[in-house]
Amino acid sequence: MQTETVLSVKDMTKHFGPIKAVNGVSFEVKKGEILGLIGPNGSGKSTLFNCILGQLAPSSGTVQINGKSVAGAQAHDLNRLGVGRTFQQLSVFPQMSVIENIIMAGQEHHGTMFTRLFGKSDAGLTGAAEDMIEFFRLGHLRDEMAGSLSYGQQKLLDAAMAFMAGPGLVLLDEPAGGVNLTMLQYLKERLITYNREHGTTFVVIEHNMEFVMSLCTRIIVLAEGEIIAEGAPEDIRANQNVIDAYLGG
Ligand SMILES: Nc1ncnc2c1ncn2[C@@H]1O[C@H](COP(=O)(O)OP(=O)(O)OP(=O)(O)O)[C@@H](O)[C@H]1O
Repeated sequence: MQTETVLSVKDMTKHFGPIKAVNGVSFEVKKGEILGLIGPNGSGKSTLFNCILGQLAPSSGTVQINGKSVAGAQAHDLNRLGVGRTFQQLSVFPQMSVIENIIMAGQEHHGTMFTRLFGKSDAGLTGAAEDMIEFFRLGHLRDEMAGSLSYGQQKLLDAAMAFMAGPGLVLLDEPAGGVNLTMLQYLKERLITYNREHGTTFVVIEHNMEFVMSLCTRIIVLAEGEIIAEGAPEDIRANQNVIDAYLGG
């Protein structure tokens, strides 16, 4: 039986004037994979993410999610298709409690004008939010203001919020950035558990090599907007092109 393709990117190109930020990138991600997207600074990772997620219009190329073209789709359209994302910069609301942040994220994903006007004020999401809090073991912080949490705890909250879409696909932009070692282990363990329990597909941009190598099932390496290597973490570690790209970067 063939494994379903969740994300398919074909010939993606994004030029900023003379800068070829992404230059003819094609790849597929199968259901349940944890794909790492790595590369030196300025290699095009964020630009590629933003083209996939409809935050930047590509110069050319196509993106399909679950076999459907998402050309011209905006972030909220992708949410409705079950695509979640986290940002390099945290996107929690500091003046709202942990549970309120998670409910709010769920409303963004599931809410319609009708349910917002006439449905329950929590859109029936409190139960799911409690489950998500439990999963990320944030229960003791449930009613704390998000702004009072440690940076690592806010990163966990950010992930919990992205998962409220019940997404089939989550794009994580530097989830390990600025997170201490203990919290990092914990975050990785939770992501792997979520992946195994729900079959969720992840695409992860990450600079922390240890984290990405132990989290991902496959890695794609970008340099100067092009894919220079693709394979299992142990092969990527030993790949001379990759070593050269990092040393030269
Ligand atoms: N809005 C923009 N206008 C002009 N050039 C841009 C723009 N965004 C990105 N670039 C350029 O495109 C190239 C790729 O940048 P991008 O941010 O995608 O790389 P990255 O791999 O995500 O880098 P980092 O790891 O530092 O986040 C760089 O040369 C960058 O300067």
